[in-house]
Amino acid sequence: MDVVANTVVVIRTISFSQSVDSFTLSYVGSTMRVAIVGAGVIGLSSAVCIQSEVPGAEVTIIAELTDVHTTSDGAAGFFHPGHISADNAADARQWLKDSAEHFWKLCYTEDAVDYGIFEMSGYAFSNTNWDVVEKMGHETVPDGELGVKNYRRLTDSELSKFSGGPWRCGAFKTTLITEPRIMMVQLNKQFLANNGSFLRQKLDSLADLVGQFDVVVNCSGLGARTLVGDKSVYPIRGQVARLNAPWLKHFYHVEHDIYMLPNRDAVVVGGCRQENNWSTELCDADREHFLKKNAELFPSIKRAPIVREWVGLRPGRPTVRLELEEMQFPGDKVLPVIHNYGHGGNGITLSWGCGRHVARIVQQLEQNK
Ligand SMILES: Cc1cc2nc3c(=O)[nH]c(=O)nc-3n(C[C@H](O)[C@H](O)[C@H](O)COP(=O)(O)OP(=O)(O)OC[C@H]3O[C@@H](n4cnc5c(N)ncnc54)[C@H](O)[C@@H]3O)c2cc1C
Repeated sequence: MDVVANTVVVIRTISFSQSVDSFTLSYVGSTMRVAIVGAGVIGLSSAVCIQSEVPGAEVTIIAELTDVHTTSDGAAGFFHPGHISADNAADARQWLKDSAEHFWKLCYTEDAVDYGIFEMSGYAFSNTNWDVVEKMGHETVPDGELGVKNYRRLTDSELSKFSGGPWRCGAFKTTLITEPRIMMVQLNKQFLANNGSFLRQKLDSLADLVGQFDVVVNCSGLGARTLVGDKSVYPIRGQVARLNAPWLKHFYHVEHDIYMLPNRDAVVVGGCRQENNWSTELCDADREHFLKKNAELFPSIKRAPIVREWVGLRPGRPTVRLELEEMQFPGDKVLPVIHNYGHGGNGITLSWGCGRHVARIVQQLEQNK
């Protein structure tokens, strides 16, 4: 990890699978003051998980952008773990399991409506090979752990009936949509109801928080590139169009980021995955490409009007960073920072599992006091 602005020294870093027993935390009074940097789905989930598992903590979210201005807000919310690096595969598997357990449980409660969670069945296709299809949210961890249901390969005869092909491989399955635009409103409400507070502010450095907070949780997404100088964080540009196509009742997901994912009020049609592209402008050529590709597969979407368009930059990183780091600032001031960023195209999917792990670290730090 880079040293930031020559003034910060990283004393030690503890990855999640290691114990945090050796960390002692000291703070004045009986209340642990926790700052969460970032109000995307990762920051909000971490905040609510901490409030639930460390009830005495006083939690403040500090963020430059909130609500509809975050990347999280525009995502489709497909419960779809893809591109999970093997480097922290054990941790990632646990995050996925915890997220799956939480979301599936919520899905069958009355509150599912408030969280924008619902079951969704549909198709995954590939023209390459079975590996591609099976990695499309299914085989990364066994489907039993992810709660994926009804998974079966489509026969050649079934495949031949879908247009846009010929398709070499395809599968049918049932998974979840966790629609972030709805879920984040609910997480916000939950956070405020638990006495959380918000501070709208852009931080130039975590040093600004020294002395004001006992623990910082860094959920700054792509912002981590400048905030903590992590140059392995990079943008992965995505563009989507939301279509009014209430007749489309299944998801369709094709390799190379072509998809149609029904949300509550619109179908999210995408997309693209452009690494190191910082542009947040809509691109006509991208739209034309993904609408054409999707219409080949499901021609009636040609009749569906576009109700909204959006570009988002996924916070790419070779692996998600979820670890505790002890940072030292001038004046021998030490700040424990739990990093939770770099979720790429899986942030909604991983949000709750990562939030729970952050909360467990905070809980351990409190116990070590
Ligand atoms: C087109 C598209 C479709 C997607 N679809 C899915 C999907 O179906 N399923 C899925 O799981 N994922 C999906 N994703 C990925 C998902 O959107 C991201 O992984 C997720 O939103 C990352 O959340 P985050 O909270 O880390 O980042 P963000 O939502 O970007 O939030 C970052 C927060 O940090 C704050 N911040 C940053 N720097 C600073 C600073 N210096 N000071 C103060 N505040 C700061 C920001 O203001 C913001 O509040 C999609 C992404 C795109 C672009």
